[in-house]
Amino acid sequence: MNGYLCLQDGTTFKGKASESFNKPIQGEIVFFTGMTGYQEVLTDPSYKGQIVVFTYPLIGNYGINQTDGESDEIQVSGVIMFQCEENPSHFQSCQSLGDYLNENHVPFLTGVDTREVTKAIRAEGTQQAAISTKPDYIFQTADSHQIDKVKGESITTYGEEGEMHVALIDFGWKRSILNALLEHNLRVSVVPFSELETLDQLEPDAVVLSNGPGDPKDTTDSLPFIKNVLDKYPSFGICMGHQVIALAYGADTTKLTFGHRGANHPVKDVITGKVFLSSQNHNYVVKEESLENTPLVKRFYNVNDGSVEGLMHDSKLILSAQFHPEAHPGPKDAEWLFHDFIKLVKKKGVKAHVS
Ligand SMILES: NC(=O)CC[C@H](N)C(=O)O
Repeated sequence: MNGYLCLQDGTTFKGKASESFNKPIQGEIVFFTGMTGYQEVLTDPSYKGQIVVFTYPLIGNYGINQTDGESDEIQVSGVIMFQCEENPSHFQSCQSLGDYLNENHVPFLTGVDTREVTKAIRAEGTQQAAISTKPDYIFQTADSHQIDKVKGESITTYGEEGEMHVALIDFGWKRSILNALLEHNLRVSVVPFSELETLDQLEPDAVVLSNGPGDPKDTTDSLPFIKNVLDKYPSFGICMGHQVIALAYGADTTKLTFGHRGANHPVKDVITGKVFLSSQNHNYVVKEESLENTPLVKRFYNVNDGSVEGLMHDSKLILSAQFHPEAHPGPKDAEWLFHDFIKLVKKKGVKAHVS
C-alpha cells in the first residue's frame, strides 16, 4: 500500500506504508544523521511524539536487541526510511526493525528519498508532518507538553550500595544516563520533576537534570523550585537539563531551524580549547546573549554553528551540556564530563572546572 509523508508546508513524498499502518499520524518531523543507533533513537523519551527521518539509506541491518533500548517503549510517533532491512545480521539481534515497529503499531514509510526530505526540512525548518494514506492530509493542532507524556510517577532508587547519592531529576530520562552514573559506583534516585518537594528528604550529594522532550519552557512552573535545588546541590544538566538550568537562572532559550540530531557534532571546550565529537538530539538552544546578567558562563560551543553547547556557574559546582555525554547512540568522547563532575563532587569542589 502506498503511504504519504505530508509536510505542513505542502510538500508531499510518496513511499510504501508499513503493515500495521491504518490511520494517519501527525507529529513534529526531525532528521537523524547517524548511520547506526536507530534503536536508541526510537526509544529515547526526548523524541516523544516526533516523526523521525533517518538520513542514512539503510536502517535496521543489525536488528533490534535486548539491551539498546533507552526506555521500555518506542517513543517516536512514526519513522521515515529509504530501506528497512528485513534480514538483520547480528549475534544479539532478536527481531527485525520492521517487525519491532509493526508489533508496537508505530507506522513507518520506506522507499522515501530521505535526503530529499531532509533538504526540505533544512529549507523550511522543523515543522508538523503526517504519515497518511492520502497526499492531502488536513493538519490538526499540534500536540504540546510532551514532557507530561513521559514523566514518571514515583521515586525509584538504583545501585543501593553506591558510595554517593545522586538525584536524577526526570524530565524523560534516558537509561544510558542512569547507567553512566551507576558505572561510577553511585546510588541514583530517579525523581520525577513534579516530585521535587521531596528531593531534600533524599539528602543527595549531587543532582543530575535529565534530557526530555519538547520545549524546555514547559517546565516554567517548576523553575523557582529548580533554582532552589541548583543553589543548594552540585548539579549537572544534560540537554533538557542544561536548558532548564539556563532558564532557572534567568537566561532564555530559542528554537533552532532544524535542530541537531546525529552522532558526529563537533563541540569545543572553551577552557581546554579541545574539540570533540558528540551525540546530539535537540531542537532548542540557550541564547548566548541571554547569559549576560546571569551567573552562568559558556563552557562549550558548537563548532558548526557557534551555538551554546554547555554552561558553568561562576561560583558554584554547576555544569551543563547541550550534547549527550552518555552517548547511546554515538561517540563516548564526552563521557569524561561525568568523571570530572563526580570527582569535583567528591572533592567538595566549588566550581565546575578541574584544573
Ligand atoms: N534530548 C533532549 O533533552 C532534548 C531537549 C529539548 N526537548 C530539545 O529538543 O531541545
